[in-house]
Amino acid sequence: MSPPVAPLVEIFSSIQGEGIWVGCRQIFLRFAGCNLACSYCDTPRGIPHYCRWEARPGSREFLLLPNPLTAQEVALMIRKLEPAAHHSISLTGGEPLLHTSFLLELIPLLKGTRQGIYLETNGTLPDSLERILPLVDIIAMDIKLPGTANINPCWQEHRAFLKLARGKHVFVKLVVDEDSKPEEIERALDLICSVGDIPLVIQPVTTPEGKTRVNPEKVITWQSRALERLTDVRVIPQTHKFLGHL
Ligand SMILES: C[S@@+](CC[C@H](N)C(=O)[O-])C[C@H]1O[C@@H](n2cnc3c(N)ncnc32)[C@H](O)[C@@H]1O
Ligand SMILES: Nc1nc2[nH]cc(C(=O)O)c2c(=O)[nH]1
Ligand code: SF4
Ligand SMILES: [Mg+2]
Repeated sequence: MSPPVAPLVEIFSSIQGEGIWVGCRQIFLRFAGCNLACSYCDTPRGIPHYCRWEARPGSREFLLLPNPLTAQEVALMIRKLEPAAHHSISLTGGEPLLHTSFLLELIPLLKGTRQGIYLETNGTLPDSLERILPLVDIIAMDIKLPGTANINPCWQEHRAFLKLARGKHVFVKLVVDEDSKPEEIERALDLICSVGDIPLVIQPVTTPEGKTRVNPEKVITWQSRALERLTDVRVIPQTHKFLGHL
């Protein structure tokens, strides 16, 4: 039987630009494909807008699709990026949990980072998470606001997902915009609080140029409301966009 392969878009060493581990040095594995189509997405189907189909100097190596790679090939490429000098390996996309058979094969080969495996996910595939849960260390999960992302509500999937994830180092990201609905933010807070006192990052929609559109007064109000119910609530835009798409 041939080994599982996965369509990877890019493998690169960079600075984590989002969430509670912002600023940490990570190796990023970006998988192609996604089960959602968020209106604000800067990486639709896993293809970043800056992606050019040729390798370019520096730490990034763009991999031509559709030549999917085996786990052994990916592990070899990661070893060349010195995992020991990195906080963790971020599995991102697109939606990495669309590739769980490949991840089951790959993750045991990815040794050597300081804090292990960081899963960046849209929090809508609890069954897939369950398959790889013992292999991941940190989970950055989105709770998608239907009106902001312009997608169908995923509240049930998010709840099941967060209940599974709460045994790990997990935090929730809530991407907000100028027109985010307070009732949807309340619904997200209800969901988080029903599972536990889980760290929350409010992440304004950020343009490729690193600009945000949301009214700061609104963000302050949303954070204050969240702080009435949760201990750790931070507002962090995508910082890597200020740094020039690292
Ligand atoms: C590209 S997604 C990949 C992982 C997974 N599909 C998800 O949505 O969590 C990584 C993170 O970038 C966020 N994101 C994507 N486009 C964004 C934008 N324009 N502004 C702010 N956050 C964005 C997502 O919400 C998610 O937290
Ligand atoms: N520097 C940097 N930080 C990130 N944090 C989450 C990212 C993602 O696209 O998953 C990302 C990314 O694409 N680049
Ligand atoms: S789930 Fe993530 S990768 Fe997929 S469209 Fe939404 S933000 Fe983009
Ligand atoms: Mg990104």
